[in-house]
Amino acid sequence: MTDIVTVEKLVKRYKGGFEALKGVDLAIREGEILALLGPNGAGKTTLISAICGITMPSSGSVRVGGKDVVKEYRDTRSMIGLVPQEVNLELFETVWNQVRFSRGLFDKAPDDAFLEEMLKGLSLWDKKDSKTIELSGGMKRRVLIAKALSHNPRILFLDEPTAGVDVELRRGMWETVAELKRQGVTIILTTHYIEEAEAIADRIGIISAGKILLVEEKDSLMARLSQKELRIELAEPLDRVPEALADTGLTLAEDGRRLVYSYDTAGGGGTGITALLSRLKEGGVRMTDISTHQSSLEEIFVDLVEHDGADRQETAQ
Ligand SMILES: Nc1ncnc2c1ncn2[C@@H]1O[C@H](COP(=O)(O)OP(=O)(O)OP(=O)(O)O)[C@@H](O)[C@H]1O
Repeated sequence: MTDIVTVEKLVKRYKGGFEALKGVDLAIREGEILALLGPNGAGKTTLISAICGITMPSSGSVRVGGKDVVKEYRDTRSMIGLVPQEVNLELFETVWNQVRFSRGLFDKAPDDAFLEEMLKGLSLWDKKDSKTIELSGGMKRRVLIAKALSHNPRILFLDEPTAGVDVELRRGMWETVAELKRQGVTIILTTHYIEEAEAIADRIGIISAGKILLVEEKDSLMARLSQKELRIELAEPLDRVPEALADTGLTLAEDGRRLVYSYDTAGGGGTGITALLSRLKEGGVRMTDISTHQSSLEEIFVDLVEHDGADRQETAQ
């Protein structure tokens, strides 16, 4: 798969010296849906703005479709559609006029047949003569997408597409995004909702304090999440895992009061729990409680962001 966007060593320092991006490297693959997850102030909007050529990088480079976003701004910008967070529509203008006008902003010749197809794809065709003010919230969001797609870009950025939107509308939005992907559009979305990234992304990127902490295939991230732990609380503490149980992969917690057994829930095979419990009984290991634990994407996220924060504090000292 070819990369459609390449970000290298990107640094963005705002006036006053604040570094919002601290040397970001990122390759976005043509045709994928990439979800960028990150806490408030992580640098998501700054990164998107730099790729769209709205924010000047302090150093580093960004290439879109092989072209430089600073030197070849007009070419790169016309390959990109940007859906902002806020609904910034002309309330008394019709849907049709708005998308036609947006296309004109990119110096593209009028193409009503293309716009008709695009509006049909977004289920907005029957609303083309309605004024924005007459539309529902979900329709308004789709008009924002229609405006961003009016010049037929290859890449679409969606900044928090479902912030403050109800569950039904959110699902509708996910279907729209999936349909755009089928049409070959590369999609990058920022989100605070981990379940949104889980639902629609091919890859998930995590950004915190101006750094990309991870970019990984969603499926492999999810496979990591199918790992579960069985935690066995012991009646009497142990110094080490008993010799007879060494082959089980059990580990002993630091205080010696808990044995931990990791197993995989994916694939439908046995977990080995029943056999393990009878061997513990045979080995005379007495337990007071057992529980299971599964890490979530949320935990991985919090863990990564917190570790990064701790590392930063250490370096600052
Ligand atoms: N024009 C600016 N001047 C100075 N600092 C800025 C400017 N724009 C953003 N910042 C700072 O850069 C950091 C990153 O901001 P950015 O908007 O990129 O974060 P974000 O990840 O999009 O956050 P959110 O999820 O809240 O939208 C923040 O600390 C912000 O205060």
